[in-house]
Amino acid sequence: MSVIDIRNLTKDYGKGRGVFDLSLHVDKGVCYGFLGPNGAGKTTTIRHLMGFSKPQKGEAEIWGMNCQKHGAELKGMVGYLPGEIAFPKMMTGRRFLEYMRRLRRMEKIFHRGKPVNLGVEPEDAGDAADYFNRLLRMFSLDISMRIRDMSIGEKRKLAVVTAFMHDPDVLILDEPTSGLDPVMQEVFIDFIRSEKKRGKTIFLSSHIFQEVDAVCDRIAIIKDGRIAADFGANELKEQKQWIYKVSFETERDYSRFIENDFLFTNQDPKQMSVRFMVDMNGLNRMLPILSELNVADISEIPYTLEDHFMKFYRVDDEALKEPDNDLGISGGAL
Ligand SMILES: Nc1ncnc2c1ncn2[C@@H]1O[C@H](COP(=O)(O)OP(=O)(O)OP(=O)(O)O)[C@@H](O)[C@H]1O
Repeated sequence: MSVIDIRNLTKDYGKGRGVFDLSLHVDKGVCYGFLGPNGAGKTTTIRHLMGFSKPQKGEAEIWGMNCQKHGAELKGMVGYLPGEIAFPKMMTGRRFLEYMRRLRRMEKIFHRGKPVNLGVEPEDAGDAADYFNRLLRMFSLDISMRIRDMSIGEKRKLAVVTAFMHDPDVLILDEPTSGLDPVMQEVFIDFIRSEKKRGKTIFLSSHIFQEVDAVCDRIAIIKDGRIAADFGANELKEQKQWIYKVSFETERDYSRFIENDFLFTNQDPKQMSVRFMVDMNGLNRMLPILSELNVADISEIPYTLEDHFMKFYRVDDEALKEPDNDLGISGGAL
């Protein structure tokens, strides 16, 4: 059963910016990764799902409800983690969460008709309060602090708790781990895994390969506002694709090899080495070429989500370049 449905969504901001004829669906219980670099259209898509933007064409639906028409209802039912959040700075974390609870008319966090004191664990607090207090403990969040005094990471953790506090069945998360330190990123990933086991449907935009790889069942690659690929995480493992790293004895051998039409992800003239991607055809082409050259070293590298992504984003794409990384990707992120 499809929980999230986007059909032919178009929002054209001009100069090729926006999203164009974008369609996708997310089945119940699936964690769907929406992967793309800065400016690809991730937030624009999410803003339509949250009913903040009106499409020029097409529609977005959650549980069959139009996200525009039923925006107010859906906002109370869905857990939304925005990429950026403007907090009321003078409030404490606790007051902000109370405010959000009222805004969502969150009955779940009430117990026996009385509101549960957020952040405190009364003996008979019930499941909803347990869940909420577990969130605070898990993310080591001190909600007695004023938001003004919180670090970037603490504000981000507050945003995470805000998205999850009402234990919603559907979560829309825009680059959820940005601003979290590596330990908290791990905590978050473990938490998403446990939420998946509880049957939640999760739409997660990201530019971090490891994060998407670790939790997503289905992955879409978004490029210039369009879906470039939409595949199951298992399908990726079954891809008949290989990555080779080859270094040559001489500059002449190196130069002769790079004249060939392979999908190079790195060319290093100093080291006289290359990294490239081949399918079965490419593999058959590669072997006789290499046999004519003086190869110093050859190794096969596992084909990853990052490599799959690079098939859709050219390696010479300026937007993806970083000087210190052979794929133009720093720390596994776009
Ligand atoms: N309100 C707007 N008016 C004009 N252009 C916009 C508007 N909102 C977004 N854009 C443009 O649309 C494109 C897609 O933006 P979007 O925020 O969806 O990208 P993104 O994939 O979320 O990027 P990031 O990873 O940087 O958050 C960008 O080029 C952006 O400048």
